[in-house]
Amino acid sequence: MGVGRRMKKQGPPPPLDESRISSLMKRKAGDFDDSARGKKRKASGEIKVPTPANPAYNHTANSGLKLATKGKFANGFGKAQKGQKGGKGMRMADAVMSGALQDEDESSDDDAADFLRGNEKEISTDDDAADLLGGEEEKDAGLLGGEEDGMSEDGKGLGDEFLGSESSVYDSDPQQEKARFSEDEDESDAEEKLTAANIAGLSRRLDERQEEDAAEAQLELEEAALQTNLDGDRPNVLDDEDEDAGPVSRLAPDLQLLRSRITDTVRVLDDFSKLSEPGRSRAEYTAQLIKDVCLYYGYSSYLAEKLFNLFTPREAFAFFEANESARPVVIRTNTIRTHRRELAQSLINKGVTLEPVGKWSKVGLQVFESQVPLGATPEYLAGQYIIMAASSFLPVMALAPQEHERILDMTAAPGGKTTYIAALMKNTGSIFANDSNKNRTKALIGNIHRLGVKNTIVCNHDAREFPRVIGGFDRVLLDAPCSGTGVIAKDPSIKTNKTEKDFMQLPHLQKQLLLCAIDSVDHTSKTGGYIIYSTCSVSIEENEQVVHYALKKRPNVKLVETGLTFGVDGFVSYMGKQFDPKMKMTKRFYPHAYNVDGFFVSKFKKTGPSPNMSTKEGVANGAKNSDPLGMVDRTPIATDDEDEEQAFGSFDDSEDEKYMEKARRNRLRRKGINPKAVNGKKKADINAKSVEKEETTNGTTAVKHPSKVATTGSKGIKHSKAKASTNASPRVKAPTVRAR
Ligand SMILES: C[S@@+](CC[C@H](N)C(=O)[O-])C[C@H]1O[C@@H](n2cnc3c(N)ncnc32)[C@H](O)[C@@H]1O
Repeated sequence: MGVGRRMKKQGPPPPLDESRISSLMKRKAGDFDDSARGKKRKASGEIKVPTPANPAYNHTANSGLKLATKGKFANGFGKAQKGQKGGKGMRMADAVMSGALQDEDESSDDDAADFLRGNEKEISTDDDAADLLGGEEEKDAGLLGGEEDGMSEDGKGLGDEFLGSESSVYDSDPQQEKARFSEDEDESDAEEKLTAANIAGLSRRLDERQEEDAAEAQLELEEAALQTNLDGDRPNVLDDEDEDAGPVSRLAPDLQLLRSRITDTVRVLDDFSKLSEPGRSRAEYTAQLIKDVCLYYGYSSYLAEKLFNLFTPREAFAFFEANESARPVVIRTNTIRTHRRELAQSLINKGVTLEPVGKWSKVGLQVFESQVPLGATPEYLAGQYIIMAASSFLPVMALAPQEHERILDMTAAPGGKTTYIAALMKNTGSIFANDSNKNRTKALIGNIHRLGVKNTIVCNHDAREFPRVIGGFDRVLLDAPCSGTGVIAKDPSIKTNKTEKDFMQLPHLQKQLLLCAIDSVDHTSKTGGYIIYSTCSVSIEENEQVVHYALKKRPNVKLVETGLTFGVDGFVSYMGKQFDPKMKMTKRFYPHAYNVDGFFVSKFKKTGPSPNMSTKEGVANGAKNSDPLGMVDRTPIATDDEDEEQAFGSFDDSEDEKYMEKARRNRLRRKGINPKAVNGKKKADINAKSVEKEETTNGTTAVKHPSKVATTGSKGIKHSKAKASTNASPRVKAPTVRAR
């Protein structure tokens, strides 16, 4: 691809281009396990019937349906409309086989052929995508860890399955395809030779068949119109109360009907006064729609409703749809090792089709097609790039690290963002890359080495121990553990496994982490004083509500512009709850809007010192570092507005304490420590500390415990783990102090 083409594509931030990647990546979420079977199905002509118990198969049906709504082939029977063959009997298996031949026979540019080709591509995508991304071993070693953002709170990598499956299961031998298609053909037709004697008879037969096909197509169109209410009447989408009818009442839901009811309900909600049935409320339609969404896409009703409430019905539908297809494959050029132009050129030489992701990034390349696995090229092994979701660039771009600064990446593994920060700092200054999951720090270390990062120290603490571990940073990135509702396309299990409890526990952890992030920043930093809080979730509880909480608890920070050139503004109000008016400076990214993973990015500037650490260790490591002049922090700390929090209904301090305590006990058990013994010790410590406290006014006490993990960067720096970590509550208690 020439430069000219690349220049043309650049402009205002467009959504990442999926059109050319469809043959590689476009496939239904939930098909992961089914990908190889998809290929086998193709080979054998077998077709799986969708059942509610097996939603994976539903997606195959969805594919056809999705195309159907695009206009040309209502209900997926386009070929019949074209009067060629098929009719209602035209099924996926036929489509696949026919599609295979059409691919071979480039001469046809007929719409039906496009449709069929499209279907075949959808079926083949997983394998292709796996090929594109590379081998299993590296996946295990975490070397493909650029897919970091599908990281949910339990430390489970969401990117793993995205990075490949049994890529060699299907050999798409075109000869076989042709042979198989021949079996499908009418043999008598194929064998009968055209002669002067039989030409009239053959031509008559052909005419008759065309008439039959046309009649069949007409019938189908009529049926389709009935099903989709295309005539513009008020759609009858609500179940009659006493009637056990509708797509959902059957054992196996009729996906086609279900989908048309979803689109109809969206249409009604869009223009309620005109299209709703008399006497029916908006709430009834909404309830019906959410019910249908759960059934069709496989969400729990809890999550479907939560996500639905973020958008207008039409946008919600687009969001749910976008979650059914994978985002484009993107790589980030590692500018420590190479330049984007050089990297692009060498990959193009290896048969990779790529383009810059857009004007908004100078280092991203979107990969459309590749003859080689991207996780195993010499360029990859030489650390010239990392496979990384486009949205993962954004928090780092907002952080805007400067050369020679001191930066903390609080939750860093597997290191897509850490290594990007290092590249932007040109390997100068220092980065503390922390993660509480020791296993994941191995992938982090792997990436750091592969990408030639030399300014980073890896540590393994619960990030809530900062700034007691060390503080005084110019900038802090908190890419928080989250529910992953922005990356459902990567991990469809999120549709059902996130519960109300998650949306209470996670925000609690995120709030604690954010306060620690703020307290770890040096507000007097000449170049920085910034904190980035980001998640790959779209829920309000994990984003605006966390930011709102931090603003209340730390009046010494304010929201500032992220500097990102696109994204939707954060919510300033939501369901009656008012947030800080500056919340619009935070940015939301949606799969349906930009074809990137769902993401949230906010940026704070620290304007004054954080509260004094109440522990001796805190003073020694945190307050001392963040306040080089040794000043005692006098920032007034707001108290919890219980009522306000309750009104929003998701943060109950006392209830959270229970979970916190349980988590603390589990953490200790995992470390092989008996929580009861620690509790006993804790009591003794508290007594000892109260004596100590009276003795110590200016904490200079040395830290007693050695670091748990201290992988050194170029400078071989070792850091200590504060004793307080196991003994004290991880929560940074913020005492109310008065302004000076
Ligand atoms: C979204 S992922 C981070 C991805 C990473 N920033 C990247 O770009 O590669 C969240 C990470 O937080 C870590 N984590 C979860 N709870 C933590 C805690 N209390 N302290 C430190 N790290 C934590 C998880 O192990 C996980 O690696």
